[in-house]
Amino acid sequence: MTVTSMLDNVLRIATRQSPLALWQAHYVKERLEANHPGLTVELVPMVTRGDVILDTPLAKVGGKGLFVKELELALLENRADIAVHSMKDVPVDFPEGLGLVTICERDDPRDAFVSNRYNSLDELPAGSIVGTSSLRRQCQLAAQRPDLVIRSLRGNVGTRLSKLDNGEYDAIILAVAGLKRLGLGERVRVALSPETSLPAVGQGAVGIECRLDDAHTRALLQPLNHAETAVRVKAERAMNTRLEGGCQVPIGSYAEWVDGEIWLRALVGAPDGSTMVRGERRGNPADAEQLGISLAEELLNNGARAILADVYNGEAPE
Ligand SMILES: NCc1[nH]cc(CCC(=O)O)c1CC(=O)O
Repeated sequence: MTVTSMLDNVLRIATRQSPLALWQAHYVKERLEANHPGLTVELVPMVTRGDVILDTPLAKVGGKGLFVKELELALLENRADIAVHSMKDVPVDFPEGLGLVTICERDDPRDAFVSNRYNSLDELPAGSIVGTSSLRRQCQLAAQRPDLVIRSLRGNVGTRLSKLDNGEYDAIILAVAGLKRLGLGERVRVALSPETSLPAVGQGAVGIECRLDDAHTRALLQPLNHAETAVRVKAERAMNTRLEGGCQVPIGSYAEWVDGEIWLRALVGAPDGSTMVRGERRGNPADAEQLGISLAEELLNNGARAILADVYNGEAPE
């Protein structure tokens, strides 16, 4: 076998080293190897800036793509062929030459209520301490339960659970999908409905990024793409992109596929839950992107522009 043909049979995945990132990379590796007998998939573990700055609330750290930049550099420098991401963490823009080419079938998109003492949000007594560092979760919680005390909670899923178990919080909110992937599904006391906690853009879906001119890799990835998930996430991301929403703003954007239609719901709120704008659209899946854009424009006109202006100090989108 020549060197070239050997290299053709190896595909390298750039991945973060958190247990969740490694699970997702292994999942993609297994699916690729199952679809392509003879292909060997290797993991290329790396550290991102987001992994280093773990005690600052994410919204304060700023900078989009904290968890993906180093992975993208590895793709551009041909040290890896693909990067596997939680779609929730993937920024709107890609570096020249890279793109998201595959979105795998979505797992449970909901947020999870996790507690050792209480079975639901409703059971939490006034003054209970709830941990989350997501402004989206904070905003929705505070709007429904202004009597709760919401405290920042960072770190990977295991760290967050141990802070709950230490008694630092009465309850915490995490993604159901992350817990399930780590074999911790039994920690979910209740999965919160989209009415209670509208999920984040792309939550529960795994996406794959690669060099756009790498036709060989793109062909290998093709069978992993899940068309329905891809359309749902496209609508959610179009909404978010039109809002120019970074992680400093509480934004929820969630699309379902109902009776052959896309049903997209979205919200923009103030971090303290004092104001919230909601909207929804139903339409043809072929128009997913347009649905997202027009819903974003409706939200902007209904008060989201003012909320965003507050957060960004006047630099809100038109
Ligand atoms: N922000 C971290 C992150 N990115 C993706 C997931 C969960 C898995 C997913 O949504 O695909 C999590 C953990 C969490 O929010 O609890």
